[in-house]
Amino acid sequence: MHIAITGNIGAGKTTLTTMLAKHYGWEAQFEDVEHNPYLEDFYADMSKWSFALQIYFLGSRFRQVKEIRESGKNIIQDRTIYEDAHIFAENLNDMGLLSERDFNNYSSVFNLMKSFVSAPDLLIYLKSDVPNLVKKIYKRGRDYEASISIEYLSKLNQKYEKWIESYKDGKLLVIEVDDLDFVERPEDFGYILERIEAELHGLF
Ligand SMILES: Nc1ncnc2c1ncn2[C@@H]1O[C@H](COP(=O)(O)OP(=O)(O)O)[C@@H](O)[C@H]1O
Ligand SMILES: Nc1ncnc2c1ncn2[C@H]1C[C@H](O)[C@@H](COP(=O)(O)O)O1
Repeated sequence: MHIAITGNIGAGKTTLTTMLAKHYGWEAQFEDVEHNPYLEDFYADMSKWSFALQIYFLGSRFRQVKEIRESGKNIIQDRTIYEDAHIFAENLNDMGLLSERDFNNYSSVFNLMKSFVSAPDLLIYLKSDVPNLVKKIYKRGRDYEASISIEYLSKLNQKYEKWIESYKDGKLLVIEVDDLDFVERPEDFGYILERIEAELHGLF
């Protein structure tokens, strides 16, 4: 079984992925953030580094896709390859931070890869408003993310809403997380487990 958690920066994907992997004994797949050679430079100068960062994330995410196909294990994945292309790359292009030429180049590679990508058995969207994202990014305290603007987060949120509305590739669960504290409140984590189990009825 393949479950993926999707959502904007700071929505709680990594935290929930870790908690679910522990709870169900699933294998977790995380984003390549700690050892990412471009992320810090990207936030310092988005226009200069956007293409390099997108190619890096695309390669790293495709490696995960390959592992998921080959492993046969129950896997929970922190963010999907779809988000790189349909949310981040598109948004950078819209904002004039990724040129038309680079975006077309990127998209043609993504479209080739897409045929090897299977949708997850369940996609869990952590829906959050921008003030909550800002609070959570601040709480996490990565220095280089201090430059993330409200405008950037809002545009990403709009892209997420549009993409989720049109998502028809598999089962989808939308969880509004603004009022949930699944770290400190066991009842909030319990609520998420109930929602997941209701969706996966029959697959468990
Ligand atoms: N619903 C939540 N309840 C409690 N803490 C949360 C919640 N969502 C996020 N956090 C906290 O906010 C910060 C960012 O969460 P993280 O899981 O890294 O988000 P993401 O992976 O989506 O960027 C972390 O410190 C995390 O513990
Ligand atoms: N494809 C991407 N383009 C730009 N930035 C990205 C992409 N994928 C992830 N990121 C950034 C956003 C955050 O700063 C870190 C980690 O993501 P998070 O949502 O906090 O788990 O990488």
